[in-house]
Amino acid sequence: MPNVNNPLQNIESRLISSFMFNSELFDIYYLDKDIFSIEEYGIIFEEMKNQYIKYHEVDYQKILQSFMNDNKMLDIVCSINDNAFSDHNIENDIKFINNEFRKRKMKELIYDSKGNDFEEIISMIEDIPNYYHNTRTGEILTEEEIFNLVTNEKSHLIFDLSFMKDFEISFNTLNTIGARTGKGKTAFSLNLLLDLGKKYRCLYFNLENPKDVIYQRLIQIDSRLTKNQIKEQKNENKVSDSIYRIRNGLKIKLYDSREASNIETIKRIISEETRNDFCIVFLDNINNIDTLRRFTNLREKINHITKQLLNIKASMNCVIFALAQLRRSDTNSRPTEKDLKESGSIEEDSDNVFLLHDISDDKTSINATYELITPKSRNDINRQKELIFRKGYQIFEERPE
Ligand SMILES: Nc1ncnc2c1ncn2[C@@H]1O[C@H](COP(=O)(O)OP(=O)(O)OP(=O)(O)O)[C@@H](O)[C@H]1O
Repeated sequence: MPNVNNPLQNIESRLISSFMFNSELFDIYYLDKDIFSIEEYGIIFEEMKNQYIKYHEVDYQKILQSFMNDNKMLDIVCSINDNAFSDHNIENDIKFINNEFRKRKMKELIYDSKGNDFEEIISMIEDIPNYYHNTRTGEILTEEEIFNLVTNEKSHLIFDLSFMKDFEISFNTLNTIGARTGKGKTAFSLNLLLDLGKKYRCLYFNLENPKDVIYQRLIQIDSRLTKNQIKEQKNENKVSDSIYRIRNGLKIKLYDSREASNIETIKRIISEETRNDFCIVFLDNINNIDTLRRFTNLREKINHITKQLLNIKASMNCVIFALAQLRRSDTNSRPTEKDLKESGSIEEDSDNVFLLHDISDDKTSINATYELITPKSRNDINRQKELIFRKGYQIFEERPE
């Protein structure tokens, strides 16, 4: 017998009663019986669905009759009836139940797949079906999405990250993020990805690391756990919550060099992905992108790639963040956009340039102080910001005053 004190079972019960007494809901929502945590609820829901398909209505008496020979089921049907007049938001209930279903499935997968590698688990998680959709609208829009549609608030990116809030990054712009080797370009862009991916569809091309390494770093940032802490059994719940948030709360697609290694393939993918929807594109990093055409030196190759990026930003519905290596230097001098010269014309052609400078330059420090320098910005915002790079967690934060 379901437990009325269990919040999930309570919500499941009231959802079934909503469908029982407003059977036209079957026209609006497609739900599978598997979504319910209690098998008997799934059986009752399936019976109601079959009745609706047959008679175009659900008759409570007929449902009772169909379980006449099973006292346990009859009791459960009666307990559902008790819930009929509670006041609630059906869409929120469905979303909640669906999320709980996916969480359960994910935990089962993680539990069953001990010993499998990370990427395999991620791809199995991707395959968990979404057993719910709104058949009228295709999906449920968030309040924010509806607001954006109505107000057409689309001219520049909206960040939640406090250190990015002042920058106006307009749509159809090319933005460069530069730093010296190993100074955190990838980490910084993953912080942006986790933030922007909540609102916008993001395509993340990484030419250096396989996808599982990138997923691991995203989980570190989201869960605030180090690489080693992630492996500890006591953190299993935190890790699976993070995986869940990343898989379900973010609209991101990752590509590694197996799927896209040259600019021509990258361009084709962006063209397909932006056909119906705006996308933010991260290229990590342009020094490693190949070209089908052969060039005699790196500078010419990067100039060619930059021209392709200008073509993409002008003709496709997107914002581009291109990561670029700064000139190697023995000193840790404060970088300027001139240090991007080795990356060809990217600095000239970018609308905004962000440079990361490790002020502390202490290789042993786990929390380094950084300066975020913007030598070039289209909206003439030339603000230096001090950041803290918490390397163990791969997190960038604004440095408190
Ligand atoms: N999973 C991780 N956990 C903790 N530290 C990491 C992790 N991955 C990389 N690092 C460290 O974080 C720092 C920043 O690395 P990151 O890859 O972001 O720099 P980058 O500028 O993108 O490097 P590159 O020039 O090689 O592309 C480096 O010191 C690196 O060794």
